[in-house]
Amino acid sequence: MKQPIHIAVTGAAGQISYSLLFRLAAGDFLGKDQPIILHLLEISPALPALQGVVMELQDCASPILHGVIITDDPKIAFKDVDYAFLVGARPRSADMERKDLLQVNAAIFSVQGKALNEVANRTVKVLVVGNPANTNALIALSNAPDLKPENFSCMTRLDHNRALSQLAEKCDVLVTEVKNVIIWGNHSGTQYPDIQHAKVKDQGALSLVDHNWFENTFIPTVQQRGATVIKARGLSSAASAANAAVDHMRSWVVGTSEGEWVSMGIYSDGSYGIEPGLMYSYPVTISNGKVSIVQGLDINDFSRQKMQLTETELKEERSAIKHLLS
Ligand SMILES: NC(=O)C1=CN([C@@H]2O[C@H](COP(=O)(O)OP(=O)(O)OC[C@H]3O[C@@H](n4cnc5c(N)ncnc54)[C@H](O)[C@@H]3O)[C@@H](O)[C@H]2O)C=CC1
Ligand SMILES: O=C(O)CCC(=O)C(=O)O
Repeated sequence: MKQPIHIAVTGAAGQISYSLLFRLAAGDFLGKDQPIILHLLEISPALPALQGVVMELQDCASPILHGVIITDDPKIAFKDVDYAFLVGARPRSADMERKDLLQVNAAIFSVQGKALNEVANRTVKVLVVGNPANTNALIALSNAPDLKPENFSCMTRLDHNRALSQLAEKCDVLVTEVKNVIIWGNHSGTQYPDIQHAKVKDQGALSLVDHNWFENTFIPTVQQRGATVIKARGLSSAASAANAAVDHMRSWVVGTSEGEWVSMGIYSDGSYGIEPGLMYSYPVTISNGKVSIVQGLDINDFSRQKMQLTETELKEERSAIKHLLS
C-alpha cells in the first residue's frame, strides 16, 4: 500500500472546490491507487458549509481518500503538504475587473505564503488559482523565502484549454488533434493566446485559419471567456477551472509528452525579454517535476507587442501590492 500524499485546498467550501475535491477523491490527479489526505482551509464563517462538503466526500466512499482535515488556520492546512491548490479568494462579480480584486485578495496570499514557508514540505508544489492569480502567486512566493520560486505556479491552463478548444472547433477537428497553443502573460484580459506555433494535425495552425480570425475573433474570445461565462451563468467558471487545476498539477507531476508543451504561470527568468521576477505564463515542458520554458520560438512584432502589453499589466499589479512583497 502506498503512503498517503497530503494535498491542501483553500477556499474548500467554494464553487471551484465543489468540483475539484471530488475529482481529487476520484483519483484524477495522482491516480486511482494513490491514497490522499485532504487538508481543507476555509474562513471561519464557511466552516459549517465545509462540513457539508466533507459529508458528501465521505458519502462517495472513495477508496483513496484516507483522511480529511478541515481548518481555518493556514498553518494546520499546510502542515507537511506535498501539493497546495490555493483556490480561496473573493471571486470577481460582473462589474469588476481583476485589478479591483488586487487589494482584497493580496493580504490572503501573504499570510498563506508565510504559512507555507513555515510548515509545508520543502518540495511542495503550489498552484495559485484565486485571482488575480499571477500576482497572488508572486505575493505568496515572496513571503516564502525558505521555499524556491520553482515551488510556485499560477493557473493559465484554463485559458490554454479554452484556446485548444476554440482552435479545434474552428478547424473542425478533435481537440486531441490540436497542440502547442500558448498563453503568454497574465491570467486576465491582457493575456496573449498565441497560435503562431500551434499545430493542427501536424500542420501549422496559421496555414489553416486566416490572420483576421486569429486577431479579431480567437484572441478576444479566449481573453474574454471568463467574463462571458460570468455573464451567462451569473457565476464564474467553476467545473472548467477545477478541471484545469487538475490538468496543471497532473502535468507538473507526470510531465509533458514529447514534442508538446502546456502553458503555466511561473517565475520569469527573463526568457523572451520578459522582466525577471514576474509570474508570467510561458509555454513549458515538464520532466521529472522540473518545469522548463520552451526556448527559441520566433517572436514576430505582432506577438512581441502583445507579450509586452500583458507584461506591463503585471508590472502595474506588482507595484500596486509592493508593500506585501518581502
Ligand atoms: N486562474 C483561473 O483560471 C481561475 C481563477 N478563478 C478564481 O478562483 C477563485 C475562487 O473561485 P470560486 O471557487 O468560484 O469562488 P467562491 O467564492 O465560490 O469560493 C471562494 C472560497 O474561498 C473562501 N475564502 C476566502 N478567503 C479565504 C481565505 N483567506 N482562506 C481560505 N478560504 C478563503 C471563501 O469563503 C469561499 O468559500 C476566485 O478568485 C476566482 O476568480 C476562477 C476561475 C478561473
Ligand atoms: O474572470 C474572473 O474573474 C473569474 C473567472 C476566471 O478567472 C476565468 O474564468 O478565467
